[in-house]
Amino acid sequence: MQEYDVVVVGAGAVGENVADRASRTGLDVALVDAELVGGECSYWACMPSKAMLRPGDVLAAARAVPGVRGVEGLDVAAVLARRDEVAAHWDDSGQVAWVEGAGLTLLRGHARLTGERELHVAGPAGEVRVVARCAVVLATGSSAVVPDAFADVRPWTSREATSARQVPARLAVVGGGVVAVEMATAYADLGAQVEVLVRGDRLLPRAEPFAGEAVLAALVDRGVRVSTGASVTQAQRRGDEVHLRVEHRGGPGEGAVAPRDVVVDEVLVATGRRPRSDDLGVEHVGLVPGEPVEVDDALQVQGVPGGWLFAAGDVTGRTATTHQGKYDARVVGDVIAARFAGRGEKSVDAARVPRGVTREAEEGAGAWSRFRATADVAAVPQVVFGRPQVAWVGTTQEEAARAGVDVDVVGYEIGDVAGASVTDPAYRGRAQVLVDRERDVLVGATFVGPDVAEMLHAATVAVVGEVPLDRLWHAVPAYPTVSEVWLRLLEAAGR
Ligand SMILES: Cc1cc2nc3c(=O)[nH]c(=O)nc-3n(C[C@H](O)[C@H](O)[C@H](O)COP(=O)(O)OP(=O)(O)OC[C@H]3O[C@@H](n4cnc5c(N)ncnc54)[C@H](O)[C@@H]3O)c2cc1C
Ligand SMILES: NC(=O)c1ccc[n+]([C@@H]2O[C@H](COP(=O)([O-])OP(=O)(O)OC[C@H]3O[C@@H](n4cnc5c(N)ncnc54)[C@H](O)[C@@H]3O)[C@@H](O)[C@H]2O)c1
Repeated sequence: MQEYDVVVVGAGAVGENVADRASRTGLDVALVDAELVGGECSYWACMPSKAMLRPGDVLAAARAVPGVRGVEGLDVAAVLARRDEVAAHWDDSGQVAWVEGAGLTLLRGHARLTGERELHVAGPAGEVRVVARCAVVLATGSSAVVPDAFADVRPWTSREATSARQVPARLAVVGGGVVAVEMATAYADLGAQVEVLVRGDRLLPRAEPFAGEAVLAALVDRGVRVSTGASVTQAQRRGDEVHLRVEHRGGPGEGAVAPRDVVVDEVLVATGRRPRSDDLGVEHVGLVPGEPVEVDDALQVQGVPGGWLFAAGDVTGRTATTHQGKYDARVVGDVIAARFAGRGEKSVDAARVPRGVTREAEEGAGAWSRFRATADVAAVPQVVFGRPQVAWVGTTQEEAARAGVDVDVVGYEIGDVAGASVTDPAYRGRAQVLVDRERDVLVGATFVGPDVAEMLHAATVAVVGEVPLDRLWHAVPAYPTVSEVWLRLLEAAGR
Protein backbone atom coordinates (compact mmCIF):
# COMPACT_ATOMS: atom_id res chain seq x y z
CA MET A 1 0.00 0.00 0.00
CA GLN A 2 1.21 3.49 -0.81
CA GLU A 3 -0.19 6.70 0.66
CA TYR A 4 -0.08 10.24 -0.70
CA ASP A 5 -1.96 13.45 0.13
CA VAL A 6 -3.24 13.78 -3.43
CA VAL A 7 -3.40 11.28 -6.30
CA VAL A 8 -3.88 12.60 -9.84
CA VAL A 9 -4.90 9.96 -12.39
CA GLY A 10 -3.66 10.88 -15.87
CA ALA A 11 -0.40 12.69 -16.59
CA GLY A 12 -1.52 14.54 -19.71
CA ALA A 13 -1.14 18.30 -19.92
CA VAL A 14 -4.07 18.67 -17.52
CA GLY A 15 -2.95 16.14 -14.90
CA GLU A 16 0.58 17.56 -14.90
CA ASN A 17 -0.71 21.05 -14.19
CA VAL A 18 -3.11 19.89 -11.47
CA ALA A 19 -0.32 17.99 -9.74
CA ASP A 20 2.14 20.86 -9.88
CA ARG A 21 -0.34 23.41 -8.48
CA ALA A 22 -1.80 21.07 -5.85
CA SER A 23 1.66 20.39 -4.43
CA ARG A 24 2.43 24.04 -3.70
CA THR A 25 1.20 24.16 -0.09
CA GLY A 26 3.28 21.13 0.91
CA LEU A 27 0.96 18.33 -0.20
CA ASP A 28 2.61 15.10 -1.29
CA VAL A 29 1.26 14.42 -4.81
CA ALA A 30 1.41 11.26 -6.94
CA LEU A 31 0.74 11.31 -10.67
CA VAL A 32 -0.39 8.04 -12.27
CA ASP A 33 -0.26 7.24 -15.99
CA ALA A 34 -0.70 4.07 -18.01
CA GLU A 35 1.01 5.42 -21.13
CA LEU A 36 3.33 8.33 -21.93
CA VAL A 37 3.71 11.22 -19.50
CA GLY A 38 2.46 14.25 -21.43
CA GLY A 39 -0.67 12.54 -22.74
CA GLU A 40 -2.51 12.87 -26.03
CA CYS A 41 -1.58 16.50 -26.79
CA SER A 42 2.18 15.97 -26.80
CA TYR A 43 2.35 12.76 -28.84
CA TRP A 44 -0.85 12.20 -30.86
CA ALA A 45 -2.78 15.47 -31.01
CA CYS A 46 -1.88 19.19 -30.75
CA MET A 47 1.87 19.03 -31.21
CA PRO A 48 2.39 16.53 -34.07
CA SER A 49 -0.68 17.81 -35.94
CA LYS A 50 0.55 21.40 -35.82
CA ALA A 51 4.01 20.28 -36.94
CA MET A 52 2.36 18.64 -39.96
CA LEU A 53 0.32 21.76 -40.79
CA ARG A 54 2.97 24.44 -40.39
CA PRO A 55 5.02 23.69 -43.55
CA GLY A 56 1.93 24.01 -45.79
CA ASP A 57 1.07 27.35 -44.16
CA VAL A 58 4.57 28.68 -44.67
CA LEU A 59 4.61 27.52 -48.28
CA ALA A 60 1.26 29.16 -49.00
CA ALA A 61 2.37 32.40 -47.30
CA ALA A 62 5.59 32.49 -49.33
CA ARG A 63 3.79 31.75 -52.59
CA ALA A 64 1.27 34.52 -51.89
CA VAL A 65 3.85 37.31 -51.98
CA PRO A 66 5.13 38.39 -55.39
CA GLY A 67 8.92 38.45 -55.61
CA VAL A 68 9.71 35.39 -53.50
CA ARG A 69 11.80 32.98 -55.57
CA GLY A 70 12.84 29.36 -55.07
CA VAL A 71 9.65 28.11 -53.41
CA GLU A 72 9.47 24.52 -54.59
CA GLY A 73 7.13 22.56 -52.37
CA LEU A 74 7.24 20.26 -49.37
CA ASP A 75 9.82 17.59 -48.62
CA VAL A 76 7.45 15.01 -47.14
CA ALA A 77 10.13 12.93 -45.44
CA ALA A 78 11.58 16.05 -43.81
CA VAL A 79 8.13 17.22 -42.68
CA LEU A 80 7.47 13.85 -41.03
CA ALA A 81 10.94 13.84 -39.49
CA ARG A 82 10.27 17.28 -37.99
CA ARG A 83 6.88 15.98 -36.77
CA ASP A 84 8.70 13.11 -35.04
CA GLU A 85 11.01 15.58 -33.34
CA VAL A 86 8.08 17.73 -32.16
CA ALA A 87 6.44 14.56 -30.75
CA ALA A 88 9.73 13.88 -28.91
CA HIS A 89 9.97 10.59 -30.86
CA TRP A 90 7.19 9.30 -28.55
CA ASP A 91 9.70 9.23 -25.70
CA ASP A 92 8.53 10.85 -22.47
CA SER A 93 11.87 11.06 -20.64
CA GLY A 94 11.88 14.88 -20.90
CA GLN A 95 8.46 15.12 -19.23
CA VAL A 96 9.41 12.50 -16.61
CA ALA A 97 12.40 14.65 -15.71
CA TRP A 98 10.04 17.63 -15.29
CA VAL A 99 7.71 15.60 -13.01
CA GLU A 100 10.63 14.53 -10.84
CA GLY A 101 12.05 18.05 -10.79
CA ALA A 102 8.69 19.38 -9.59
CA GLY A 103 8.87 17.04 -6.57
CA LEU A 104 5.98 14.82 -7.71
CA THR A 105 5.92 11.01 -7.56
CA LEU A 106 5.23 9.22 -10.85
CA LEU A 107 3.43 5.87 -10.72
CA ARG A 108 3.35 3.97 -14.02
CA GLY A 109 0.23 1.90 -14.48
CA HIS A 110 -3.51 1.80 -15.06
CA ALA A 111 -5.50 3.20 -12.12
CA ARG A 112 -9.00 2.22 -11.07
CA LEU A 113 -10.98 3.64 -8.16
CA THR A 114 -11.96 0.97 -5.62
CA GLY A 115 -13.75 3.20 -3.11
CA GLU A 116 -13.53 6.54 -1.31
CA ARG A 117 -9.95 7.90 -1.71
CA GLU A 118 -8.71 4.45 -2.72
CA LEU A 119 -7.35 3.13 -6.00
CA HIS A 120 -5.61 0.12 -7.46
CA VAL A 121 -2.79 0.77 -9.87
CA ALA A 122 -1.76 -2.09 -12.15
CA GLY A 123 1.62 -1.43 -13.70
CA PRO A 124 4.96 -2.94 -14.59
CA ALA A 125 5.75 -3.30 -10.89
CA GLY A 126 2.56 -5.29 -10.24
CA GLU A 127 -0.64 -4.24 -8.50
CA VAL A 128 -0.45 -1.54 -5.83
CA ARG A 129 -3.17 -0.23 -3.49
CA VAL A 130 -2.93 3.55 -3.37
CA VAL A 131 -4.66 5.69 -0.76
CA ALA A 132 -5.13 9.46 -1.03
CA ARG A 133 -5.25 11.17 2.38
CA CYS A 134 -6.95 14.31 0.96
CA ALA A 135 -8.05 14.18 -2.68
CA VAL A 136 -8.15 12.25 -5.93
CA VAL A 137 -8.25 14.05 -9.29
CA LEU A 138 -9.38 12.32 -12.49
CA ALA A 139 -7.60 13.72 -15.57
CA THR A 140 -7.83 10.70 -17.85
CA GLY A 141 -8.72 12.55 -21.06
CA SER A 142 -10.75 11.14 -23.92
CA SER A 143 -10.44 8.65 -26.75
CA ALA A 144 -11.64 8.65 -30.36
CA VAL A 145 -15.14 7.38 -31.13
CA VAL A 146 -15.14 4.73 -33.87
CA PRO A 147 -18.65 4.20 -35.29
CA ASP A 148 -19.76 0.55 -35.69
CA ALA A 149 -19.58 0.67 -39.51
CA PHE A 150 -15.77 0.90 -39.26
CA ALA A 151 -15.27 -1.79 -36.62
CA ASP A 152 -13.72 -4.34 -39.02
CA VAL A 153 -11.53 -2.14 -41.23
CA ARG A 154 -8.84 -0.99 -38.79
CA PRO A 155 -9.51 2.68 -39.56
CA TRP A 156 -7.13 5.43 -38.62
CA THR A 157 -8.09 7.56 -35.65
CA SER A 158 -6.27 10.81 -34.87
CA ARG A 159 -3.52 8.71 -33.26
CA GLU A 160 -2.57 7.00 -36.54
CA ALA A 161 -3.10 10.20 -38.54
CA THR A 162 -0.65 12.14 -36.36
CA SER A 163 1.97 9.40 -36.19
CA ALA A 164 1.81 7.81 -39.68
CA ARG A 165 5.14 6.88 -41.24
CA GLN A 166 3.80 7.23 -44.79
CA VAL A 167 1.28 9.36 -46.64
CA PRO A 168 -1.46 7.23 -48.22
CA ALA A 169 -2.14 8.00 -51.88
CA ARG A 170 -5.91 8.16 -51.21
CA LEU A 171 -7.36 9.12 -47.83
CA ALA A 172 -11.02 9.36 -46.83
CA VAL A 173 -11.75 11.51 -43.78
CA VAL A 174 -15.07 10.87 -42.07
CA GLY A 175 -16.41 13.80 -40.01
CA GLY A 176 -16.69 17.55 -40.36
CA GLY A 177 -15.21 18.82 -37.10
CA VAL A 178 -11.84 20.08 -35.99
CA VAL A 179 -9.83 16.89 -36.48
CA ALA A 180 -11.35 16.32 -39.94
CA VAL A 181 -10.49 19.83 -41.13
CA GLU A 182 -6.97 19.86 -39.73
CA MET A 183 -6.03 16.38 -40.95
CA ALA A 184 -7.63 16.83 -44.40
CA THR A 185 -5.56 20.02 -44.74
CA ALA A 186 -2.32 18.36 -43.60
CA TYR A 187 -2.66 15.24 -45.77
CA ALA A 188 -3.67 17.25 -48.85
CA ASP A 189 -0.53 19.36 -48.29
CA LEU A 190 1.53 16.17 -48.05
CA GLY A 191 0.23 14.95 -51.41
CA ALA A 192 -2.67 12.61 -50.59
CA GLN A 193 -5.86 12.68 -52.64
CA VAL A 194 -8.31 13.48 -49.85
CA GLU A 195 -12.09 13.13 -49.72
CA VAL A 196 -13.95 14.45 -46.66
CA LEU A 197 -17.26 12.73 -45.95
CA VAL A 198 -19.41 15.02 -43.82
CA ARG A 199 -22.66 13.67 -42.41
CA GLY A 200 -24.06 17.14 -41.70
CA ASP A 201 -24.50 20.00 -44.12
CA ARG A 202 -21.42 22.02 -43.22
CA LEU A 203 -17.88 21.90 -41.83
CA LEU A 204 -17.11 23.07 -38.28
CA PRO A 205 -20.72 23.06 -37.09
CA ARG A 206 -19.80 24.65 -33.73
CA ALA A 207 -18.28 27.73 -35.38
CA GLU A 208 -20.06 30.58 -37.17
CA PRO A 209 -21.34 29.24 -40.54
CA PHE A 210 -19.15 31.65 -42.57
CA ALA A 211 -16.07 29.98 -41.05
CA GLY A 212 -16.98 26.49 -42.23
CA GLU A 213 -17.95 27.86 -45.65
CA ALA A 214 -14.53 29.52 -46.09
CA VAL A 215 -12.69 26.38 -45.04
CA LEU A 216 -14.78 24.21 -47.36
CA ALA A 217 -14.18 26.52 -50.35
CA ALA A 218 -10.43 26.60 -49.68
CA LEU A 219 -10.19 22.81 -49.40
CA VAL A 220 -12.08 22.38 -52.66
CA ASP A 221 -9.78 24.97 -54.32
CA ARG A 222 -6.83 22.80 -53.35
CA GLY A 223 -8.39 19.69 -54.92
CA VAL A 224 -9.91 18.12 -51.80
CA ARG A 225 -13.33 16.59 -52.43
CA VAL A 226 -15.78 17.53 -49.68
CA SER A 227 -19.15 15.73 -49.68
CA THR A 228 -21.79 16.99 -47.27
CA GLY A 229 -24.91 15.02 -46.34
CA ALA A 230 -22.78 11.89 -46.78
CA SER A 231 -23.06 8.86 -44.47
CA VAL A 232 -20.83 5.79 -44.59
CA THR A 233 -23.12 2.81 -44.16
CA GLN A 234 -20.61 0.00 -44.81
CA ALA A 235 -16.85 -0.34 -44.80
CA GLN A 236 -14.71 -3.26 -45.92
CA ARG A 237 -10.97 -3.76 -46.11
CA ARG A 238 -10.05 -5.68 -49.26
CA GLY A 239 -6.32 -6.26 -49.45
CA ASP A 240 -4.60 -2.88 -49.22
CA GLU A 241 -7.80 -0.97 -49.99
CA VAL A 242 -10.75 0.19 -47.95
CA HIS A 243 -14.13 0.22 -49.72
CA LEU A 244 -16.72 2.59 -48.28
CA ARG A 245 -20.40 2.57 -49.21
CA VAL A 246 -21.54 6.20 -49.03
CA GLU A 247 -25.18 7.24 -48.96
CA HIS A 248 -26.03 10.82 -49.80
CA ARG A 249 -28.89 12.80 -48.41
CA GLY A 250 -30.27 14.71 -51.37
CA GLY A 251 -30.76 18.45 -51.04
CA PRO A 252 -34.25 19.96 -50.81
CA GLY A 253 -36.32 18.79 -53.81
CA GLU A 254 -33.52 16.54 -55.09
CA GLY A 255 -35.07 13.21 -54.03
CA ALA A 256 -32.94 10.15 -53.31
CA VAL A 257 -29.36 10.14 -54.54
CA ALA A 258 -27.84 6.75 -55.48
CA PRO A 259 -25.27 5.36 -53.02
CA ARG A 260 -21.70 5.21 -54.32
CA ASP A 261 -18.49 3.41 -53.41
CA VAL A 262 -15.41 5.30 -52.36
CA VAL A 263 -12.17 3.31 -52.56
CA VAL A 264 -9.17 4.54 -50.60
CA ASP A 265 -5.94 3.34 -49.05
CA GLU A 266 -6.81 4.56 -45.55
CA VAL A 267 -9.85 5.96 -43.82
CA LEU A 268 -9.58 8.37 -40.90
CA VAL A 269 -12.56 8.46 -38.55
CA ALA A 270 -12.78 11.93 -37.01
CA THR A 271 -16.24 11.57 -35.51
CA GLY A 272 -15.68 12.98 -32.04
CA ARG A 273 -14.27 11.75 -28.74
CA ARG A 274 -15.64 10.13 -25.61
CA PRO A 275 -14.46 10.72 -22.04
CA ARG A 276 -12.07 8.05 -20.77
CA SER A 277 -14.12 7.11 -17.71
CA ASP A 278 -15.06 3.61 -18.86
CA ASP A 279 -12.28 1.58 -17.21
CA LEU A 280 -11.66 3.75 -14.19
CA GLY A 281 -13.72 2.08 -11.45
CA VAL A 282 -16.03 5.10 -11.19
CA GLU A 283 -18.96 2.73 -10.56
CA HIS A 284 -17.43 2.12 -7.09
CA VAL A 285 -18.15 5.73 -6.14
CA GLY A 286 -21.61 5.93 -7.70
CA LEU A 287 -20.75 7.31 -11.16
CA VAL A 288 -21.57 5.84 -14.56
CA PRO A 289 -18.61 4.44 -16.55
CA GLY A 290 -18.18 5.96 -20.02
CA GLU A 291 -20.07 9.13 -19.13
CA PRO A 292 -18.46 12.57 -18.69
CA VAL A 293 -17.45 13.11 -15.05
CA GLU A 294 -19.60 16.08 -14.14
CA VAL A 295 -17.95 18.83 -12.11
CA ASP A 296 -18.86 22.23 -10.65
CA ASP A 297 -16.90 25.45 -11.23
CA ALA A 298 -14.38 24.39 -8.56
CA LEU A 299 -13.94 21.13 -10.56
CA GLN A 300 -15.35 19.06 -7.70
CA VAL A 301 -17.15 15.96 -8.95
CA GLN A 302 -20.92 16.16 -8.59
CA GLY A 303 -22.85 13.36 -6.87
CA VAL A 304 -19.91 12.05 -4.82
CA PRO A 305 -20.07 13.09 -1.16
CA GLY A 306 -17.07 13.88 1.04
CA GLY A 307 -15.38 16.60 -1.02
CA TRP A 308 -12.45 14.36 -1.98
CA LEU A 309 -13.04 13.73 -5.72
CA PHE A 310 -12.19 16.24 -8.45
CA ALA A 311 -11.81 16.02 -12.24
CA ALA A 312 -10.45 18.20 -15.04
CA GLY A 313 -9.78 18.14 -18.77
CA ASP A 314 -11.45 16.10 -21.51
CA VAL A 315 -12.82 13.48 -19.09
CA THR A 316 -15.26 16.06 -17.70
CA GLY A 317 -16.85 16.78 -21.09
CA ARG A 318 -16.55 20.42 -20.00
CA THR A 319 -13.45 21.26 -22.01
CA ALA A 320 -12.01 19.70 -25.17
CA THR A 321 -8.80 21.64 -25.67
CA THR A 322 -5.47 21.62 -23.93
CA HIS A 323 -5.52 25.32 -23.10
CA GLN A 324 -8.95 25.22 -21.46
CA GLY A 325 -8.16 21.94 -19.67
CA LYS A 326 -4.98 23.49 -18.31
CA TYR A 327 -6.97 26.50 -17.10
CA ASP A 328 -9.26 24.12 -15.21
CA ALA A 329 -6.14 22.35 -13.93
CA ARG A 330 -4.80 25.59 -12.49
CA VAL A 331 -8.16 26.23 -10.82
CA VAL A 332 -8.54 22.78 -9.27
CA GLY A 333 -4.86 22.66 -8.30
CA ASP A 334 -5.27 25.92 -6.39
CA VAL A 335 -8.57 24.73 -4.84
CA ILE A 336 -6.88 21.58 -3.52
CA ALA A 337 -3.75 23.44 -2.37
CA ALA A 338 -6.00 25.88 -0.46
CA ARG A 339 -8.61 23.46 0.94
CA PHE A 340 -6.03 21.00 2.25
CA ALA A 341 -3.30 23.52 3.18
CA GLY A 342 -1.56 22.46 6.40
CA ARG A 343 -2.50 18.79 5.92
CA GLY A 344 0.64 17.93 3.96
CA GLU A 345 3.68 16.26 5.43
CA LYS A 346 6.20 17.99 3.20
CA SER A 347 7.85 21.25 4.20
CA VAL A 348 6.33 24.25 2.45
CA ASP A 349 8.50 26.32 0.14
CA ALA A 350 6.95 29.77 0.68
CA ALA A 351 8.26 30.95 -2.70
CA ARG A 352 6.11 28.32 -4.47
CA VAL A 353 2.82 29.12 -2.70
CA PRO A 354 0.81 31.27 -5.12
CA ARG A 355 -0.39 34.60 -3.74
CA GLY A 356 -3.82 34.33 -2.12
CA VAL A 357 -4.00 30.52 -2.02
CA THR A 358 -5.41 30.11 1.49
CA ARG A 359 -8.30 28.13 2.94
CA GLU A 360 -10.16 31.32 3.92
CA ALA A 361 -9.85 32.82 0.43
CA GLU A 362 -11.12 29.63 -1.19
CA GLU A 363 -14.08 29.34 1.19
CA GLY A 364 -15.37 32.77 0.17
CA ALA A 365 -14.50 32.40 -3.52
CA GLY A 366 -16.96 33.38 -6.24
CA ALA A 367 -17.08 33.73 -10.02
CA TRP A 368 -13.90 35.04 -11.67
CA SER A 369 -11.82 34.25 -8.57
CA ARG A 370 -8.74 32.05 -9.08
CA PHE A 371 -10.72 29.21 -7.49
CA ARG A 372 -13.58 29.08 -10.01
CA ALA A 373 -13.38 28.18 -13.72
CA THR A 374 -15.75 30.92 -14.84
CA ALA A 375 -14.23 31.30 -18.32
CA ASP A 376 -15.43 27.79 -19.21
CA VAL A 377 -18.88 29.29 -19.51
CA ALA A 378 -18.10 32.84 -20.64
CA ALA A 379 -15.08 32.86 -22.89
CA VAL A 380 -13.76 29.61 -24.35
CA PRO A 381 -11.20 30.18 -27.12
CA GLN A 382 -10.90 27.66 -29.98
CA VAL A 383 -8.54 27.64 -32.93
CA VAL A 384 -8.83 25.35 -35.93
CA PHE A 385 -5.43 25.24 -37.63
CA GLY A 386 -6.68 24.60 -41.18
CA ARG A 387 -5.97 26.93 -44.09
CA PRO A 388 -7.58 29.42 -43.63
CA GLN A 389 -7.33 29.26 -39.86
CA VAL A 390 -10.50 29.72 -37.85
CA ALA A 391 -10.36 31.22 -34.37
CA TRP A 392 -13.20 32.14 -32.10
CA VAL A 393 -13.96 32.95 -28.49
CA GLY A 394 -17.14 33.25 -26.49
CA THR A 395 -20.55 32.91 -27.99
CA THR A 396 -21.61 32.43 -31.61
CA GLN A 397 -24.76 34.02 -33.06
CA GLU A 398 -26.63 30.75 -32.73
CA GLU A 399 -25.60 30.35 -29.07
CA ALA A 400 -26.48 33.99 -28.28
CA ALA A 401 -29.96 33.48 -29.75
CA ARG A 402 -30.42 30.28 -27.74
CA ALA A 403 -29.34 32.08 -24.55
CA GLY A 404 -31.64 35.03 -25.30
CA VAL A 405 -28.78 37.53 -25.47
CA ASP A 406 -29.58 40.42 -27.78
CA VAL A 407 -26.47 41.08 -29.90
CA ASP A 408 -25.34 43.36 -32.70
CA VAL A 409 -23.38 41.42 -35.31
CA VAL A 410 -20.49 43.43 -36.72
CA GLY A 411 -18.30 42.04 -39.50
CA TYR A 412 -15.40 43.25 -41.66
CA GLU A 413 -13.36 41.79 -44.53
CA ILE A 414 -9.81 41.48 -43.19
CA GLY A 415 -8.42 41.77 -46.73
CA ASP A 416 -9.55 45.41 -46.77
CA VAL A 417 -7.12 46.31 -43.97
CA ALA A 418 -3.80 47.83 -45.08
CA GLY A 419 -1.72 45.36 -43.04
CA ALA A 420 -3.42 42.41 -44.71
CA SER A 421 -2.66 43.69 -48.19
CA VAL A 422 1.03 43.79 -47.27
CA THR A 423 0.88 40.23 -45.93
CA ASP A 424 -0.80 38.89 -49.06
CA PRO A 425 -2.15 41.04 -51.94
CA ALA A 426 -5.01 38.54 -52.29
CA TYR A 427 -5.60 38.12 -48.52
CA ARG A 428 -9.00 36.58 -47.88
CA GLY A 429 -10.48 36.55 -44.43
CA ARG A 430 -13.24 37.88 -42.25
CA ALA A 431 -13.63 39.11 -38.69
CA GLN A 432 -16.89 39.27 -36.83
CA VAL A 433 -17.70 40.41 -33.30
CA LEU A 434 -20.90 40.13 -31.31
CA VAL A 435 -21.75 43.10 -29.11
CA ASP A 436 -24.14 42.61 -26.20
CA ARG A 437 -26.58 45.48 -26.84
CA GLU A 438 -27.56 45.89 -23.22
CA ARG A 439 -24.05 45.94 -21.71
CA ASP A 440 -22.15 47.32 -24.76
CA VAL A 441 -19.39 44.73 -24.37
CA LEU A 442 -18.09 41.97 -26.67
CA VAL A 443 -19.48 38.52 -25.97
CA GLY A 444 -18.01 36.73 -28.97
CA ALA A 445 -15.53 37.10 -31.81
CA THR A 446 -14.61 34.97 -34.84
CA PHE A 447 -11.65 35.39 -37.19
CA VAL A 448 -11.08 33.49 -40.42
CA GLY A 449 -7.90 33.90 -42.48
CA PRO A 450 -4.18 33.19 -42.61
CA ASP A 451 -2.50 33.28 -39.18
CA VAL A 452 -5.60 34.56 -37.36
CA ALA A 453 -4.82 32.19 -34.47
CA GLU A 454 -2.44 34.85 -33.19
CA MET A 455 -5.21 37.50 -33.33
CA LEU A 456 -7.53 35.64 -31.01
CA HIS A 457 -6.07 36.54 -27.66
CA ALA A 458 -6.92 40.24 -28.00
CA ALA A 459 -10.55 39.21 -28.38
CA THR A 460 -10.32 36.83 -25.43
CA VAL A 461 -8.97 39.65 -23.24
CA ALA A 462 -11.83 41.93 -24.35
CA VAL A 463 -14.51 39.28 -23.67
CA VAL A 464 -13.09 38.15 -20.30
CA GLY A 465 -12.44 41.75 -19.25
CA GLU A 466 -15.96 42.82 -20.34
CA VAL A 467 -14.28 45.92 -21.71
CA PRO A 468 -16.93 48.51 -22.67
CA LEU A 469 -16.72 49.41 -26.37
CA ASP A 470 -16.19 53.07 -25.46
CA ARG A 471 -12.98 52.02 -23.69
CA LEU A 472 -11.95 49.43 -26.30
CA TRP A 473 -11.97 52.32 -28.79
CA HIS A 474 -8.84 53.60 -27.03
CA ALA A 475 -6.90 50.36 -27.68
CA VAL A 476 -5.10 51.49 -30.83
CA PRO A 477 -3.87 48.73 -33.17
CA ALA A 478 -0.52 49.38 -34.84
CA TYR A 479 -0.31 50.31 -38.53
CA PRO A 480 0.03 48.43 -40.84
CA THR A 481 -0.87 45.22 -38.97
CA VAL A 482 -3.73 42.83 -39.63
CA SER A 483 -4.95 43.73 -36.12
CA GLU A 484 -6.11 47.03 -37.54
CA VAL A 485 -9.28 45.13 -38.31
CA TRP A 486 -10.19 45.96 -34.67
CA LEU A 487 -10.36 49.65 -35.58
CA ARG A 488 -12.58 48.87 -38.56
CA LEU A 489 -14.85 46.65 -36.46
CA LEU A 490 -15.28 49.39 -33.85
CA GLU A 491 -16.02 51.95 -36.57
CA ALA A 492 -18.59 49.56 -38.01
CA ALA A 493 -20.04 49.29 -34.49
CA GLY A 494 -20.63 53.05 -34.53
CA ARG A 495 -17.45 54.44 -32.92
C1 LIG B 1 -5.79 15.37 -33.47
C2 LIG B 1 -6.03 16.30 -32.30
C3 LIG B 1 -5.46 17.56 -32.31
C4 LIG B 1 -5.66 18.41 -31.25
N1 LIG B 1 -5.12 19.67 -31.32
C5 LIG B 1 -5.29 20.52 -30.31
C6 LIG B 1 -4.71 21.82 -30.36
O1 LIG B 1 -4.05 22.19 -31.33
N2 LIG B 1 -4.90 22.64 -29.31
C7 LIG B 1 -5.63 22.25 -28.23
O2 LIG B 1 -5.76 23.05 -27.28
N3 LIG B 1 -6.20 21.04 -28.15
C8 LIG B 1 -6.05 20.16 -29.16
N4 LIG B 1 -6.60 18.91 -29.08
C9 LIG B 1 -7.33 18.52 -27.86
C10 LIG B 1 -6.32 18.09 -26.76
O3 LIG B 1 -5.47 17.08 -27.29
C11 LIG B 1 -7.05 17.56 -25.53
O4 LIG B 1 -8.01 18.51 -25.13
C12 LIG B 1 -6.05 17.34 -24.40
O5 LIG B 1 -5.08 16.39 -24.77
C13 LIG B 1 -6.78 16.86 -23.13
O6 LIG B 1 -5.84 16.74 -22.11
P1 LIG B 1 -6.12 15.77 -20.87
O7 LIG B 1 -4.91 15.91 -19.99
O8 LIG B 1 -7.46 16.00 -20.34
O9 LIG B 1 -6.14 14.31 -21.50
P2 LIG B 1 -4.99 13.45 -22.22
O10 LIG B 1 -3.99 14.29 -22.90
O11 LIG B 1 -5.72 12.43 -23.01
O12 LIG B 1 -4.24 12.74 -21.01
C14 LIG B 1 -4.86 11.76 -20.22
C15 LIG B 1 -3.81 10.82 -19.69
O13 LIG B 1 -4.46 9.92 -18.78
C16 LIG B 1 -3.91 8.62 -18.94
N5 LIG B 1 -4.91 7.68 -18.45
C17 LIG B 1 -6.19 7.51 -18.90
N6 LIG B 1 -6.84 6.62 -18.14
C18 LIG B 1 -5.96 6.21 -17.20
C19 LIG B 1 -6.04 5.30 -16.10
N7 LIG B 1 -7.16 4.66 -15.82
N8 LIG B 1 -4.94 5.12 -15.35
C20 LIG B 1 -3.78 5.78 -15.61
N9 LIG B 1 -3.66 6.67 -16.61
C21 LIG B 1 -4.73 6.88 -17.39
C22 LIG B 1 -3.61 8.53 -20.42
O14 LIG B 1 -2.60 7.55 -20.64
C23 LIG B 1 -3.16 9.95 -20.75
O15 LIG B 1 -1.76 10.08 -20.67
C24 LIG B 1 -6.44 18.02 -30.13
C25 LIG B 1 -7.01 16.74 -30.11
C26 LIG B 1 -6.82 15.89 -31.17
C27 LIG B 1 -7.42 14.52 -31.13
N1 LIG C 1 -7.02 22.87 -32.74
C1 LIG C 1 -7.66 22.33 -31.71
O1 LIG C 1 -7.86 22.95 -30.67
C2 LIG C 1 -8.18 20.94 -31.83
C3 LIG C 1 -7.79 20.13 -32.89
C4 LIG C 1 -8.32 18.86 -32.99
C5 LIG C 1 -9.21 18.42 -32.03
N2 LIG C 1 -9.54 19.22 -31.01
C6 LIG C 1 -10.56 18.79 -30.04
O2 LIG C 1 -10.78 17.42 -30.11
C7 LIG C 1 -12.17 17.18 -30.07
C8 LIG C 1 -12.51 16.09 -31.03
O3 LIG C 1 -12.43 16.55 -32.38
P1 LIG C 1 -13.29 15.85 -33.50
O4 LIG C 1 -13.07 16.59 -34.77
O5 LIG C 1 -13.05 14.39 -33.46
O6 LIG C 1 -14.75 16.06 -32.95
P2 LIG C 1 -15.85 17.18 -33.28
O7 LIG C 1 -16.90 16.97 -32.27
O8 LIG C 1 -15.24 18.51 -33.48
O9 LIG C 1 -16.41 16.74 -34.72
C9 LIG C 1 -16.96 15.48 -34.94
C10 LIG C 1 -17.70 15.51 -36.27
O10 LIG C 1 -18.05 14.18 -36.62
C11 LIG C 1 -19.42 14.13 -37.01
N3 LIG C 1 -19.91 12.78 -36.71
C12 LIG C 1 -20.20 12.28 -35.50
N4 LIG C 1 -20.58 10.98 -35.63
C13 LIG C 1 -20.51 10.68 -36.94
C14 LIG C 1 -20.76 9.50 -37.70
N5 LIG C 1 -21.16 8.38 -37.13
N6 LIG C 1 -20.58 9.57 -39.04
C15 LIG C 1 -20.17 10.72 -39.63
N7 LIG C 1 -19.91 11.85 -38.97
C16 LIG C 1 -20.08 11.83 -37.64
C17 LIG C 1 -20.07 15.25 -36.24
O11 LIG C 1 -21.24 15.66 -36.87
C18 LIG C 1 -18.98 16.33 -36.26
O12 LIG C 1 -19.02 17.09 -37.41
C19 LIG C 1 -12.87 18.48 -30.39
O13 LIG C 1 -13.80 18.77 -29.39
C20 LIG C 1 -11.82 19.50 -30.46
O14 LIG C 1 -12.04 20.61 -29.62
C21 LIG C 1 -9.06 20.48 -30.90
